[in-house]
Amino acid sequence: MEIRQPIHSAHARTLDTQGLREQFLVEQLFKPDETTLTYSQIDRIIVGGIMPVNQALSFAPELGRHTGTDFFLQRRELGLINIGGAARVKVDEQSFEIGPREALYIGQGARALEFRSLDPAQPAKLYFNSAPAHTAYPHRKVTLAEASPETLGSPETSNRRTIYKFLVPDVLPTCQLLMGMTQLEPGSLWNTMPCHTHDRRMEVYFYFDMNENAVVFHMLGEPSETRHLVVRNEQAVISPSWSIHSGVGTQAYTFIWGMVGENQVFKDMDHVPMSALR
Ligand SMILES: O=C(O)C(=O)C[C@H](O)C(=O)CO
Ligand SMILES: [Zn+2]
Repeated sequence: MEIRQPIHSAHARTLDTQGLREQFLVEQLFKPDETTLTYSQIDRIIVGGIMPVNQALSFAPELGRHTGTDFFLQRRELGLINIGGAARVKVDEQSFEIGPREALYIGQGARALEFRSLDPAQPAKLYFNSAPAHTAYPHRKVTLAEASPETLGSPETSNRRTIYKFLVPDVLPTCQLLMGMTQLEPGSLWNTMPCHTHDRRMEVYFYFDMNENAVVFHMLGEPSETRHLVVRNEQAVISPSWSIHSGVGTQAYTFIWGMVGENQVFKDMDHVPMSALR
């Protein structure tokens, strides 16, 4: 498991391209028949990918070394969204079939986890976020139809997109984790512009649905000190509370956002006037 320390905005301002990438970019989430994990000390979110192909995967008991617990979810909750082929996920004695673009919430205390692909020719790709949790809410699958969609933006401003909110209080209870997926319409390139910060929550964006030559220029930094990262397919960006998080692609793309922190109010954002951007 890779550990990332928190970063102060004054330090981030001084970084060059490589330094910014080392702090904020998670370059490889999916490896066949492996589980990847990146532990950010910002609100202690863990970001990762599970890609079972020819074998079932689970969380190794050694992970307890990093969490200081007997098993991975002893004091954590986990949300995943499947961006690959159909998966079977066993959570203790319960079993869930998670199709493409479906989500699963796994509550605190789940011990035995098993992830497998239904068809190795179309492997599942389970992108997940995990956060510290204080109580055990029920495990639950959430379909795209249940994910309270909200369409916003316009073709004129090149930001027409639909936000699917999978793990939010209107859909199900979680301790702190919020997760959803934003899909841009063909021809739209911008997400989250006008942009915002949220001093009370951190956020991670995971970009996908991109071909190998496509990139997203992801904007980060304080509104008055913006920087960018060149992000490719299936890469994630960690966004501290003080940072904007917005992107423009060379073509349409989809991304999964996950947030943890002080509250679960999706609209609790500090909106940045366009005139304040530098
Ligand atoms: O396209 C968007 O706008 C988003 O998806 C915004 C994210 O959901 C977000 O940043 C929530 O705080
Ligand atoms: Zn945000």
